[in-house]
Amino acid sequence: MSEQLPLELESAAPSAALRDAESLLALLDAWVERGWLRALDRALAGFFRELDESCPPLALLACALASHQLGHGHVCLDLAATLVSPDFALSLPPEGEDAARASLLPSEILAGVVPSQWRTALAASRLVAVDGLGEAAPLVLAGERLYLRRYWSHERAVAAAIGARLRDAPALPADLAVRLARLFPEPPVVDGERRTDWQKLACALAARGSFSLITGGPGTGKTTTVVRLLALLQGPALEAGQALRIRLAAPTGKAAARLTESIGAQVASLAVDDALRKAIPSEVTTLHRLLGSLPDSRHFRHHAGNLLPLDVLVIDEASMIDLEMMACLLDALPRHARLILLGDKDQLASVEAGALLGDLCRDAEGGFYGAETRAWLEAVGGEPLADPALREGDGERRPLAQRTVMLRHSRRFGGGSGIGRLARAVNCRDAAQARSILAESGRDLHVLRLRGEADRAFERLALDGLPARGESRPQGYAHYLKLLRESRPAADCPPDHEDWKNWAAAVLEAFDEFQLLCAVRKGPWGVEGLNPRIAAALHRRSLLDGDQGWYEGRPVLMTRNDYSLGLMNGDIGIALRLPEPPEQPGAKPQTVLRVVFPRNDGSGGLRWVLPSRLSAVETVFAMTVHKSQGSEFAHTALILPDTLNPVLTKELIYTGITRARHWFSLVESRPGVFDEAVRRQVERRSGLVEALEGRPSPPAPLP
Ligand SMILES: Nc1ncnc2c1ncn2[C@@H]1O[C@H](COP(=O)(O)OP(=O)(O)OP(=O)(O)O)[C@@H](O)[C@H]1O
Repeated sequence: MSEQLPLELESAAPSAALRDAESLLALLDAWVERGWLRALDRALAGFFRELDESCPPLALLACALASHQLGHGHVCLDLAATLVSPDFALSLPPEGEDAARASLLPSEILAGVVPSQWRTALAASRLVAVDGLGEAAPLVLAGERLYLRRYWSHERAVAAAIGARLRDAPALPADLAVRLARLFPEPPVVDGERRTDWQKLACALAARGSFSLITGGPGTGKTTTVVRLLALLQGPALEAGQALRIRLAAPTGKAAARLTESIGAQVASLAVDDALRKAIPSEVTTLHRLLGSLPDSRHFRHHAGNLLPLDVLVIDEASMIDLEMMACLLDALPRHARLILLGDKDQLASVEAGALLGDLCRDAEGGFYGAETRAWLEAVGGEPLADPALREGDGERRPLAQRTVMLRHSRRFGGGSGIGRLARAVNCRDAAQARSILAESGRDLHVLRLRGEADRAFERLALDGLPARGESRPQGYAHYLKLLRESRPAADCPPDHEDWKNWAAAVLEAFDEFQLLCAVRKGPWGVEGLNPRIAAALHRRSLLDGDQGWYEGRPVLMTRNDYSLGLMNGDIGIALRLPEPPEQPGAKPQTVLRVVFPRNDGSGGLRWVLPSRLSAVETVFAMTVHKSQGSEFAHTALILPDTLNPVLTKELIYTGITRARHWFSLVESRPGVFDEAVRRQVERRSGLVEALEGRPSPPAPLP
């Protein structure tokens, strides 16, 4: 990697901050003060200095940066990638700060440092285990990746558990091809052309092993596939009198609720006999509930010593699973159980460290099936694999690819859908194509270019949505607030009357008609600036009684799990004024503000919570794209900031666009930011695939 750095940099004098440990710690203090590093990252370097007084400054810096990277979702610090482009790799300066005016940038501090020098400095400290040797060392250097030991151990454990499952070959029914043909009677036809039935092949591959991956964009039929897969697995088990214990899970409550609904509908319409239909569950739980969260602990009730009682586990929205959660899950999974991960590999990864699905699906696009896999798929599928996207693979070298299927045809966003075409162009980083699709501004796309911060067109979009298109209308926030007022039950309606529940459920449903998504938190175009702005605009329009503190109609997002209230991080509730039973008979009825949340357990029920009991909530007129994962809204507006910053990547834009069910609006505060963001790709650094398949990670991404 040192060849990539210009020679004059290699011989440059080291930055003054790297001269000794004191100077380095002073630099870290300065970074903490500016909000560039967390106090935790600095404290770790200070602690390591105490443990090893001779620890070289470059090693202390690496330690603080490895911790900093965890906060940005990377399980390790990749030395080589960091040296190629330090500020981009470390996402510094953070959003909202102008890089041009910043000083003491990582690129300045690390100028002249080469990977071999950094590795040597790390290897010189007894706090670093090189390639895992040295059990007690708190840091592990594996090739050019530096880990805090816990994350290295998680990565190893996940690779070992998946690796073992990839070698499994469970018994298959002799008539597998017939059963598959029964479940998939019609081959897909797109634009009059017959296509490979990837849903059928996904079922076949998933049945063939005890670990499988099914990836695909929105509406490509993942849920449909999994329901038929469960029928394929459960059918022979029932016939043998040994029904499988099947569990379905998703990372968030909202995703679990959405899936419970769509799986329920799919199971109901499945063309199988009643006994089999009844043996396929449709309730989707959250991963935390499945594993049994323990309050105030990162541990779970289920683990290697208390395994999950199940035979098949399906996890949807798997792009949101982080490394630690996956390690816990695999630890608690009985060895015989099948694990099927479903999700969209192109979406943003979890906020926590690790990008499991993206890492594991690295080969999904090209297929890379070995000759044996291909021949088997053709035999059970009953037709040759003719998809031009497929590339030749070697089953021995790419075992993961032999268990991965990518669903390629979106039934929701067909060829004519602007949202679908825009999402595909963004996914390919084709900014020019994306721009021309937006310019066509079809029925489902809209672009709003703002003229400065005060442009009222923004409020009009956020409050009123867009003019009606055909029979329906892309709404804004005025819609749910009008419904709140207009369909409120009469004041004398008894507090325990069903009408209150129905009204609250309708308000929650109407709120889902529109969501404003932001790329960033800070600044005028981030959630922190836009939430008060929208609340004030709604207040001015008399749609809200207030815009400070708690007021009726305030939508809030849970920012932490609260097990005592049964609410999970990401749940959305709305404050409503409700009647209270009078304290004494005949007394005047009182009203009280309560926050109503959907139960998110598939029951359609509601939870009512007093605002005073909610300690970790924020207003959610504007929501970050990260938080929106697993949710969909009829009309979604994505607003981009006026300066480029490290979070603006094609993954973020793609995730924002694909939250829209029917209409997508792009709000641009400055031209060009969208196009630049589409060209940039985030790649999380990890050694998972290398640990699994002995293949090196792809080259470091360039900004
Ligand atoms: N093989 C099929 N034949 C007919 N219709 C199908 C088939 N597969 C999927 N569909 C329909 O296409 C739509 C999208 O399918 P599905 O919900 O399974 O996709 P998904 O990938 O799970 O979507 P999401 O992105 O919302 O999770 C549904 O209306 C479903 O009924």
